[in-house]
Amino acid sequence: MIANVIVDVPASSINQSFDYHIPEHFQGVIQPGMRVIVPFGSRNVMGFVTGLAHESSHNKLKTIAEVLDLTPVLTDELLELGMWLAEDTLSLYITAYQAMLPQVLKANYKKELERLTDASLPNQLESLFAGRLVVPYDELNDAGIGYHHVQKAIRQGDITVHYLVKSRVTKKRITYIKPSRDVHLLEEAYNDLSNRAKKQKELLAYFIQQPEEIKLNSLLKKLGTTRSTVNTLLEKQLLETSQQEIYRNPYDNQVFERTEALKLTDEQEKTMDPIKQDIKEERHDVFLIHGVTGSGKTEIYLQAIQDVIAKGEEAIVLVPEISLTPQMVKRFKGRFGSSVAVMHSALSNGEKYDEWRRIQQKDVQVVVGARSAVFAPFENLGVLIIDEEHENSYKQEDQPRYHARDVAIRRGRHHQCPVILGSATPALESYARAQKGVYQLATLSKRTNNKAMPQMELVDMRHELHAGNRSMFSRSLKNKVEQCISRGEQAVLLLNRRGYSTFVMCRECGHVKECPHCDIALTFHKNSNQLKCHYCSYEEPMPTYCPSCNSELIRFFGTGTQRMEEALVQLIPQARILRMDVDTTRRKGAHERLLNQFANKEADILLGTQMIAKGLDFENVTLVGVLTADSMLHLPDFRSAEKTFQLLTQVSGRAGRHELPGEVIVQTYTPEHYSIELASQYDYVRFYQNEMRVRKTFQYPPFVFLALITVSDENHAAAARAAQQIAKGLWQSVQTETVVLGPTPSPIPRMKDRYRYQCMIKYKNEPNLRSSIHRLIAQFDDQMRKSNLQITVDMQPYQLI
Ligand SMILES: Nc1ncnc2c1ncn2[C@@H]1O[C@H](COP(=O)(O)OP(=O)(O)OP(=O)(O)O)[C@@H](O)[C@H]1O
Ligand SMILES: [Zn+2]
Ligand SMILES: [Zn+2]
Repeated sequence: MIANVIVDVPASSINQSFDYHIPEHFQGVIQPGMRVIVPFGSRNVMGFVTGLAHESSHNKLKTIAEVLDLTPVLTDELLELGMWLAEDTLSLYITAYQAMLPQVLKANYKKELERLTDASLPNQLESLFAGRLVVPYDELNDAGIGYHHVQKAIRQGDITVHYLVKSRVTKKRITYIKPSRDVHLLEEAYNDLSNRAKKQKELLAYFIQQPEEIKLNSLLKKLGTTRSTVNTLLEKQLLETSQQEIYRNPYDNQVFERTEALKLTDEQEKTMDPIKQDIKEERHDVFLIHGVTGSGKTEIYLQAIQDVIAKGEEAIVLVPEISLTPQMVKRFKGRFGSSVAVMHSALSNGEKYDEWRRIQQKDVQVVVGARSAVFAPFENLGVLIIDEEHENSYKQEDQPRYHARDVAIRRGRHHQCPVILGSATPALESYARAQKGVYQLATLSKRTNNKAMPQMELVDMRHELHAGNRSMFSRSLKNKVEQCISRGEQAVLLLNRRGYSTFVMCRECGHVKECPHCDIALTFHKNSNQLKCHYCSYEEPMPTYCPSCNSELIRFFGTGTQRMEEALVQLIPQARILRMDVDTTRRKGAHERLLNQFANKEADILLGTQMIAKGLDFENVTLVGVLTADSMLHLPDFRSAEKTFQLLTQVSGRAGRHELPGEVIVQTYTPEHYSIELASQYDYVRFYQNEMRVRKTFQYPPFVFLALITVSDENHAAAARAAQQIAKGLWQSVQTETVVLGPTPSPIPRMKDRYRYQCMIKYKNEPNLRSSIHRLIAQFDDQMRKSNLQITVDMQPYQLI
């Protein structure tokens, strides 16, 4: 027998399946979807078996060396889906397959066999276990036992295979150091130390400045100090250590209160009926539920899933990573209990693998997860659901650059089951498809509690400036926050961070501190007094003098969340504030902890970036403030108006969801912009019409398709030359009404020391575009292997920088 194998050699010249001979002892064992080890060139590599055949057109085939799985990790459907995914996104087959599987299956982890039964096993297996419950997998290879015996025992549930990754990853702990005394005692100790104890003094000085806890490793790196210096101060009991587990499974030992299906409102009922019908009749449609925030979309998802489970089928629910909050998880676990697997990035590799196994072994019927959960290896899907379908996080910004919506629809068609897209602000592309009848549109116009949407007040910040108010808070917002707090209620304040980082500039000469590796200003982080690059993680201390003119007048500018917090403390000193941004949520579990504190009313104000805009549901929040609604409008991104509208609608949905009425204050410099004005009127349909006109005029999606080719190289001339050549090739191969823009330098022309150029293609009908691009890029294969030239293609670009 012959196996067709896609090998793990990431090169486009190798992007095809190769035939291998299946040796005797693997005959009947190897099936499509299993991973194998095969000789390739002079080494052994991993590969996926994609098919079996009786003969090959090649002779002198090499032989499969090893089998990594005894049960296929990819189903036939997923094998086919991966082929399509690779071709659609112009990625390699191997990259597509690996994107569908948990990380653990990419590496070669040690395995072991565990016995699950007391009943006797076939003789060979009995002698392998030899009275033990667990044996290393290697012993199986050495013992020369027929693999089909093992496979059979696995199928019968008598034994199982473990990957030894779990204990190592989940139990990982990190050491933190913090002062164990008050700052003034540290200062005393500092003064008592002799000048020869320079290292100890440095370390103390650091904690006098920043008495917060810090990772031991970061501390050592930052101060260039040694473990023994730290130990000395630990012995003197000036510092102390603590151990923190990087991750604890938040759902462990947690009991979820069971919930029952609610009686649907008329609107919900009308939306639900055709979905139920599809589920019953095994028909595929794509439903777009356009429902205002709080209109009960989630209840519809839950009841659709209920029908699916009752039929013995399975459901996939995608939610944006950021709204995979305990609140969301609770709703699904509350309804379906242990039949739910949860997949999100905070899980360790071992835990992700465990959840994936529960799906593969049919222990669960429902998966709730972020983007990659769309590849869950279910075989009887009854529904696929995408909540907040407009979210950009459904697009993967790395090879394979796929959109989860496309994958979900393809799987829905394969399984002949409905796909439900839900949003209060559908993506323009989706709504346009619904208008054309490609998707079935359902509208939920009312909140289930029949409460009105909160009043949205626009504050023109130009008037504030004229009235002499230079602070980032308008008088109106300040008053409303004060009133809200004095009533014992809570407020959420949002800083639209993009375009608003704190950069450092010299007031004397205007010099801006930039990253030495990227053409982008460094961002000031007050806690650590460091300047950081958000693209490459470069860090340096905040300078005291301008590196260009030596002036002392070098200062940070802009209003990040830290500055917003400081300003707020000055303005409303009595307020208790929680700040949520990338800095305060970096540590695992921090996100949940902050939200819990806010829910427990340990703070009056939650302030933060976009991440607070979504999915949160707090009874006591009656005021939402948006600091600068227009900060996104001026970015070089044709979706900026859409994003602004979405953001304003999402945040306003956070206020007054329960008994108390809510209010929204939106500060802006352009209140007349249609995205802001129509958001304040909750008028999605008019926004849609207006924005469609704009897109038509300037020829952007959904009126055309885009493709983005980015070329980068450490050598500036090489990057420019390759981009030029690609643009020229494109012009020659596309049809006359297709537009090729570029090559132009990318909006960030240099990143991580690489110069970047781009070509954008705008097209309506270009059936051969993928193969043309493929051919063009193939010309650079050699160069890419030999130099550091990189070319990436995005057939559905969202990040235009
Ligand atoms: N038929 C119903 N009867 C009574 N209450 C309902 C009904 N459907 C939903 N609810 C309740 O209304 C509230 C809002 O519903 P849900 O969270 O499902 O709306 P949503 O559209 O998903 O909101 P968002 O887009 O803001 O996440 C929830 O507290 C939910 O329990
Ligand atoms: Zn950088
Ligand atoms: Zn200067």
